[in-house]
Amino acid sequence: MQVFKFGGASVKDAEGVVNLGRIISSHRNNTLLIVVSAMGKTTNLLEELTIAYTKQQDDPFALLQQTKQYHDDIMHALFADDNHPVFNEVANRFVEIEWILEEYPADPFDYLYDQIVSIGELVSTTIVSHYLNEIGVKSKWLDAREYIVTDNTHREAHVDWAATEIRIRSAIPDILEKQLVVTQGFIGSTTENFTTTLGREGSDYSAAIFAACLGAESVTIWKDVPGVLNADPKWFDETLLIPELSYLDAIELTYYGATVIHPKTIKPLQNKDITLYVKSFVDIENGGTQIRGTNGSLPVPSFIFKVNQVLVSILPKDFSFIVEDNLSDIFSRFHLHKIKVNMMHNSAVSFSVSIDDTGDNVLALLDDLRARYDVAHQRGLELITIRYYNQQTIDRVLVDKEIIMELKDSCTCQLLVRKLQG
Ligand SMILES: Nc1ncnc2c1ncn2[C@@H]1O[C@H](COP(=O)(O)OP(=O)(O)O)[C@@H](O)[C@H]1O
Ligand SMILES: N[C@@H](CC(=O)OP(=O)(O)O)C(=O)O
Repeated sequence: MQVFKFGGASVKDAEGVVNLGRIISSHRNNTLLIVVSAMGKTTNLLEELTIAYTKQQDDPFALLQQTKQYHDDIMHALFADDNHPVFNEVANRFVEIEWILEEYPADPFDYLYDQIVSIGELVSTTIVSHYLNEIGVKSKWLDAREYIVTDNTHREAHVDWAATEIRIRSAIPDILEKQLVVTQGFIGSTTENFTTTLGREGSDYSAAIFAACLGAESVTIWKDVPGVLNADPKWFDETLLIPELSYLDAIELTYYGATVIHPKTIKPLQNKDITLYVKSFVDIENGGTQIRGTNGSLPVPSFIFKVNQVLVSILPKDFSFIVEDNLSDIFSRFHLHKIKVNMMHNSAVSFSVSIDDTGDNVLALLDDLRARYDVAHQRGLELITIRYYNQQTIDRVLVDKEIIMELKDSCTCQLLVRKLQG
C-alpha cells in the first residue's frame, strides 16, 4: 500500500481538489491512504483567530466568517447540489469553533489553539472525501485523532508510537482492503481524547507515521515544486532538481531548514526502509525526487536561507568559562521559551547562537538570560547554510553581505550574515 500526502497549497481552491481527484483516479489500482492538510492558508487564519480570541482583541467571529466563506466558495464550486451532506458536515465543524468563542478563554493558549486550529484539517478532509465519492472514487473518511496517540504537549505533541501502531494496525488494513482512506495530517489526540497538533507543517510527519505503522511501500508528498530542489525557488532563480537523495542528506537538509519536508518525516521512513517521493501536483508525470537508503547519489550543493535571525551572545557575568553547567543552564532557558537554536558557536568565555526572531518570546528569553549573564544581541541577520559547499558556492551567496559568524565541517557551511548598506 502507499501513502499520499496533499498539503495546503495543493488544495487551496476547487481546482486543486479537482486536480487531487485526477491524481487519485490515475492511481485507482493502488491501495491508498491519503493524508490531507488544511486548505490554503486556513491554519494561519485559524491561528490569527485563536490569538484574537485569547487576547479578547480584534474580532474572532469576523475571522471565522472569513474562513467559512472561503470553504463555502470551494464547496459550491465542487458540489452542484446545495443539499449535499458535505455542507452540513462542514457547518457543524465550524460550530465547534463558535462554541469555543462564546466562552471566556479560561484554558491555556496552547490547548485552545489545538482545539480551534485542528478544525482546518477536519474540514478539508471532509470536503476531499465527499468529492472523491462524488467522482466515483469510493473513499472512507477517518478521524486521525482515533489513531495518532500523543502526549499533552499542545502545539508540539509527541507521538506515542507503540499505542499509535496498535490502533492503526488493528483497524486500518481491513478498511484499506475495501476502499481508499482519507484522513487528516497534523492532528492527533491524547488518551483522554483531547485534540493535539504535531507542530506547524506537521502533515508530512503524519503521513510518515501512518506509513511506518502500516509498513507502506512508499510515501508520496505532492508539492507545488518539481521535487526537492537545491534551494528554495522563492529565494534562488536558478535551482536544480535533486532526483535522488539519501535519507541522511534529506534529514540534514530539513534539519538546517529546507522547508519542503517537515524535519520529523524522514526518520520513521528510514527506520522501516520506506521510499519517500516528492512530486509536483502540477506536473504529475514528472519523476520528482526519490529519497531512500542510497549512498550512491551525487552530492549536489544545496542552499538553505533563513532570514530574520537574531544573534545572541552570552557571557558569564563573573568571567568564568563557558563550561558544562553554564551550557546546561543556557539550554534549559532556550527550552523553557520554546526557542530552537539554528546555529551555535562557543569560545572559552562566550556562547553565541542564531535564533529566529519570533518577537515576544525572544525578548522574554533575553530578559531571563540577563539575570545570570551579560547578553548582547543583533537583529536583522540572515543565516545561509550550504550543504556540499565549495568556495564558488560561498562566493555566490556572499555578494553584498558581511559575515558575522561562520561554521564549517567537511559537508556543511553555515554563514550568519548582514546585508551591506547601499
Ligand atoms: N529545497 C527545496 N526544494 C523545493 N522546495 C523548497 C525547498 N526549500 C523550500 N521549499 C519551499 O517549499 C514549498 C513547498 O512546501 P509547502 O509550501 O510547505 O507545501 P505544502 O503546503 O504543500 O506542504 C515550495 O513552494 C518551496 O518554496
Ligand atoms: N495545516 C498545517 C499542517 C501542514 O502540514 O500544512 P501543509 O502541509 O500545508 O504545510 C500547517 O499549515 O501548519
